[in-house]
Amino acid sequence: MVVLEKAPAKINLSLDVLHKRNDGFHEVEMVMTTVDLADRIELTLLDQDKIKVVSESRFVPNDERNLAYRAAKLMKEHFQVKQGVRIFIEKNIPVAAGLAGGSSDAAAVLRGVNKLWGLEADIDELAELGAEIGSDVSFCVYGGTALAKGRGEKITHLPSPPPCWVVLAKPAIGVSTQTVYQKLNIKQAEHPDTQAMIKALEEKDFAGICTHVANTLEGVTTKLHPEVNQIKEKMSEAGADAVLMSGSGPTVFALVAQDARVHRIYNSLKGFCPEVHIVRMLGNRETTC
Ligand SMILES: C[C@@](CO)(OP(=O)(O)O)[C@H](O)COP(=O)(O)OP(=O)(O)OC[C@H]1O[C@@H](n2ccc(N)nc2=O)[C@H](O)[C@@H]1O
Ligand SMILES: Nc1ncnc2c1ncn2[C@@H]1O[C@H](COP(=O)(O)OP(=O)(O)O)[C@@H](O)[C@H]1O
Repeated sequence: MVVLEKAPAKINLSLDVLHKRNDGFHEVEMVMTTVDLADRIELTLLDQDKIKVVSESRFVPNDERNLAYRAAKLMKEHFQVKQGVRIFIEKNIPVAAGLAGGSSDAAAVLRGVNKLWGLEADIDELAELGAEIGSDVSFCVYGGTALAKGRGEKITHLPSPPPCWVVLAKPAIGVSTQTVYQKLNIKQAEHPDTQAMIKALEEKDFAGICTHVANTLEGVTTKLHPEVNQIKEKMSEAGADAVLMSGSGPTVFALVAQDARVHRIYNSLKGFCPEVHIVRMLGNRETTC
């Protein structure tokens, strides 16, 4: 038996960091949405009691360090499953990019082995389990558009943004999420108006969404990697309606309403940036799972 799952990337339309907690994590408020750049996960039933990860990407580990492996192991232990699984990952999402590629792979494995092993856990239970793997996994289990609170695992679903183009550009650098959080000075950083972003989504107000994109972590990463600001400037000059770094970076996204401008933005970055993608917002949960 084979189960196929799509694992889409996310972007953070807004990301606020409220305070550092006693457990070392930070309390956040993030408005997140999925885009149609996705890894493809193929799960094959194994009779032997083992988990095997296969990927042609040289950027992801193929052992227990892989978040997809950890998702299968968690499900196996939680539901005392005796069968195994072969996990093939077709990696299309840039790695360590602020796009939650690893978290989305893990979420796809949670959904997929639930079907493969006939476990019948509901989606909320999968999202709760996902939080044990990483802060972004619960959101990725659902996909769509949501407000994520706590350390990222408390999910409230939101209306999808109006359809638009998203240009993603990742410079040739990797960013450690842990380092970015460690270097953050919460008092001095920029803080988004999360409620205004939610209102703009509820009113399907594209201009309002563009006005309120903001990311508290952006200043930390741009200080470490000035390329991020250069990409933002290029996107703005080429006519983007809004530009922001996603998550802890270094990927920058542009929101663009007009078809004619999308290729202008793409062309302004191609050659400057090794990875540039033109994608659409997915927005709705039904289209991601
Ligand atoms: C910044 C965000 C925004 O969506 O995404 P990415 O840039 O990674 O995509 C997330 O908060 C990242 O989520 P995720 O990548 O799952 O983080 P985790 O593995 O749980 O944590 C990695 C490290 O980041 C720090 N961390 C993470 C989440 C949080 N709320 N507070 C933190 O301080 C901790 O130091 C932790 O050890
Ligand atoms: N399936 C996976 N896909 C991508 N990265 C993975 C995966 N499993 C583990 N990792 C590790 O997780 C780290 C973060 O990867 P990723 O989820 O792509 O980035 P981000 O957290 O910035 O969105 C990388 O250093 C990578 O080695």
